[in-house]
Amino acid sequence: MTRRPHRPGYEGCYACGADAVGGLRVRVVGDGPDGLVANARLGTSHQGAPGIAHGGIVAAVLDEVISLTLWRVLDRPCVTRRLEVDFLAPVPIGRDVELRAQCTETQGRKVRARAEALFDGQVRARADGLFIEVPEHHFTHHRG
Ligand SMILES: CC(C)(COP(=O)(O)OP(=O)(O)OC[C@H]1O[C@@H](n2cnc3c(N)ncnc32)[C@H](O)[C@@H]1OP(=O)(O)O)[C@@H](O)C(=O)NCCC(=O)NCCSC(=O)Cc1ccccc1
Repeated sequence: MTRRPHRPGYEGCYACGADAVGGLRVRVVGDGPDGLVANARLGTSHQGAPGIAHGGIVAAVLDEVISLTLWRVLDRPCVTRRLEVDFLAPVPIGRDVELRAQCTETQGRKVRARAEALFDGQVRARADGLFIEVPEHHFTHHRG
């Protein structure tokens, strides 16, 4: 079967792929009618300060769990156009961080979604995203 490029399964993906050196290894652990639950365990190469994940990395895991959710809920190829992140408290490295995402609205090609990163039951960061549906060739015509 031909792999559809917007779907999870690209092992080179920095956020979810098994082959990405130093990657974030976001993995889905549960799903519901309109969202997903995932985990990530960040490491020393993801720090911004001792023991604390860099904010850009936190944004990346939130972006990824939304992307995985849109695949699961909509099965439409969508990419991130805008991502707004609130960093509420530090996200530690070396421990599992829980990620939750939901698709909140679809309007034509525009899809809105939100995600949270939780540790010790506390929301440490949250994101609101605008994603845009694209044709499948979006994922193939930029190959170097
Ligand atoms: C394709 C597109 C996203 C959109 O371009 P076009 O097709 O030319 O579309 P256009 O610019 O016309 O906008 C469409 C509609 O949206 C509206 N609107 C726009 N902005 C705003 C706003 N701020 N606020 C509100 N609305 C806004 C705009 O008015 C329009 O509305 P209308 O329809 O008139 O009512 C292009 O900008 C692009 O390629 N960006 C790079 C994407 C990229 O690389 N992302 C990162 C990698 S992906 C990733 O990491 C996750 C992932 C991983 C693995 C697998 C999958 C996912």
